[in-house]
Amino acid sequence: MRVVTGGQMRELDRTAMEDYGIPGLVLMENAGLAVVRVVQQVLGEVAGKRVAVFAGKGNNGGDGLVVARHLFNAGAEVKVLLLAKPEEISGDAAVNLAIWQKMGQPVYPVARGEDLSAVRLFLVGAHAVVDAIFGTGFKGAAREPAAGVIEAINASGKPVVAVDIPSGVEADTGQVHGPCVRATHTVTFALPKLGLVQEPGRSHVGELHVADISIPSFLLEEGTPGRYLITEKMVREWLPPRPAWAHKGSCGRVLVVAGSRGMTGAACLAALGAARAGAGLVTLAMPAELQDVMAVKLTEVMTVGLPGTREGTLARSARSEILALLERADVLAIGPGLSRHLETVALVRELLPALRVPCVIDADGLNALAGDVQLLSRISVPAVVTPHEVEMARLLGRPLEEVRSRRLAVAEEAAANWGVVALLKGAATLVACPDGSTYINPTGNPGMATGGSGDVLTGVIAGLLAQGMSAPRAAAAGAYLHGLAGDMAAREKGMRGLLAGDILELLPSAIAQVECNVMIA
Ligand SMILES: NC(=O)C1=CN([C@@H]2O[C@H](COP(=O)(O)OP(=O)(O)OC[C@H]3O[C@@H](n4cnc5c(N)ncnc54)[C@H](O)[C@@H]3O)[C@@H](O)[C@H]2O)[C@@H](O)CC1
Ligand SMILES: [K+]
Repeated sequence: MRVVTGGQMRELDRTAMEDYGIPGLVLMENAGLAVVRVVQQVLGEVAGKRVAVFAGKGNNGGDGLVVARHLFNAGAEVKVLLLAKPEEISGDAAVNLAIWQKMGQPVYPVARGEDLSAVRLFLVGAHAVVDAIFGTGFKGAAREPAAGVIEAINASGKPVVAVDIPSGVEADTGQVHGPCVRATHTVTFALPKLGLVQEPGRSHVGELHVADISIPSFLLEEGTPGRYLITEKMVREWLPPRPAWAHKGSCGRVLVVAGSRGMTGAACLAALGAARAGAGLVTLAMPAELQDVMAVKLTEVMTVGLPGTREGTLARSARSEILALLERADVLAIGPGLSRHLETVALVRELLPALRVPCVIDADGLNALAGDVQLLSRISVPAVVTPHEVEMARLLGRPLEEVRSRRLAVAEEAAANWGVVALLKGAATLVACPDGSTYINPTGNPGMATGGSGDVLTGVIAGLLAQGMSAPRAAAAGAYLHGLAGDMAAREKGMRGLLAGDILELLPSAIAQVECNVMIA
């Protein structure tokens, strides 16, 4: 599903109105009605229920006045609290304010510096709150009186249905610079806004509903390459069918180059991630001294010992053997647990430009490139890099804070500059592609912030690549399935004690859920 900025949404609204003649009031009416449906879901029968509608001075407030009217007509007891003087309201919002007033209904203006005890009293008696204070026109931090009102709404503990976007979230970035409504439900119009699917905005959204407001559907699909929220349906369509005649050789062969003394687990998890994602054959290549241990740990994965350093890491001289092994592989996954040994760094740097199969580069594979990241643009095959924020900052030689606060821009620049798929891990993992498309992952939970979780992801992406998926789709589907498996694991075991091995265990169930268990083409 496409995700847009506030500016792109305004442009879509404008096109619907000017080029297709759909009146703004119709869009606003549809928006309000969509919110009413969710309020009805929350409250059940609305007749006799008390609803507090907080309306700002822009069109978001106009939507709120539509909501108020329909809830009133359905028998609810509605209080409209206006965070502006009535004469400040203009355009379609003013039309809806006038209708409300002609219906004999009062508005309660809330002015700056006003004692908010009356507002708190309304909230105590309310069954639900509608937040129509700010929408896509909001920037920065909420000023008074909105700031105090937002805090009062959050303190009320009542169900809050946010109109378009929780007030206080910036639509384009998801940044929250001051008080911000914590909604239980958000009804966004036509398409999700970027701020709703990125942190910290995402944590304020509650259950997200995307509502049709009668903008012509084909306008919503345009604009490729664009930004997309990864959905289960997308992943289902992307996963290659497994025909009845499939055999292990036809399902893709992955070579995982990983591990060093003391870091055998990372290598195992990556190899098993590839196997669990459905690769037909997985081979793990590591320093020879580790092979016996690995062979005991791994049953379904083949192991190969390579020349090692005295410190138990891969030696530079392993290059030719790895290239020979790659003659019989469809994909390379490199990096987990390799260490930052200088010889191993040299091996990675010399290997990458020689690759002839698609690759996934993670962890120490990426650390090896710090200081020489342009090496990535010399890779002539499709490549996926999977840094977390610290690794991304190291690769770019930029402050971590910058990566954190500009995740989307950083990932998109990296993909464009390096010509690889840049998957930036973290809450709402981003998959930025060299063609300018970006996929945003909705699955996953904080329990997955545990050692080895990223190694599993590397393996999953490699496993999907090996089955013939393109690099962008393998990375996006990999992030989605990995997160879904993590969500399933968290449901079983809770978040705190979740281990990477639990994600591995639930990957088959996650894939089966997405495929609706339809495995045979
Ligand atoms: N035709 C359209 O454009 C449609 C717009 N719709 C609604 O309209 C909304 C966008 O409307 P607007 O562009 O009027 O914007 P908003 O309704 O988001 O209002 C922004 C108002 O808040 C003020 N503001 C911005 N930052 C502030 C801050 N930090 N502190 C205090 N005040 C601040 C602005 O000066 C402006 O008056 C959408 O989110 C959606 O809810 C829908 O009705 C559908 C149709
Ligand atoms: K809002």
